Amino acid sequence: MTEKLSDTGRETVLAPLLANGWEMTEGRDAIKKTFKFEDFTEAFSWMTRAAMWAEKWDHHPEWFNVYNTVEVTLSTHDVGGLSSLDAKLARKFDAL
Ligand SMILES: C[C@H](O)[C@H](O)[C@H]1CNC2=NC(N)=NC(=O)C2=N1
Repeated sequence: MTEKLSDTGRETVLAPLLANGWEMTEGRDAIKKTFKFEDFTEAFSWMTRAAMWAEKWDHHPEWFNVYNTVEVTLSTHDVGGLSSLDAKLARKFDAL
């Protein structure tokens, strides 16, 4: 069962992500990051790989793409805020 991240969970799990370009979203319990690529093909290829992981883990990003830029927001809709699944997906997105 997915749960909202606790205060200690936030410190341990979110800190490395916040040090790696992720930011807290204003007015909402979510994290966001803008990924930049060489061109649209690179951006969309990354999105395709990211989508496969999202589907595999049944945890999906909110994202917006224009040309070589992908703005990603992660939050767990089922719990109305951040859970460990968001951190897991964020780490995967950074690694892809
Ligand atoms: C029914 C299905 O498992 C749920 O709706 C999943 C799908 N993907 C999801 N993605 C995200 N980001 N949050 C969720 O709560 C969520 N729930």
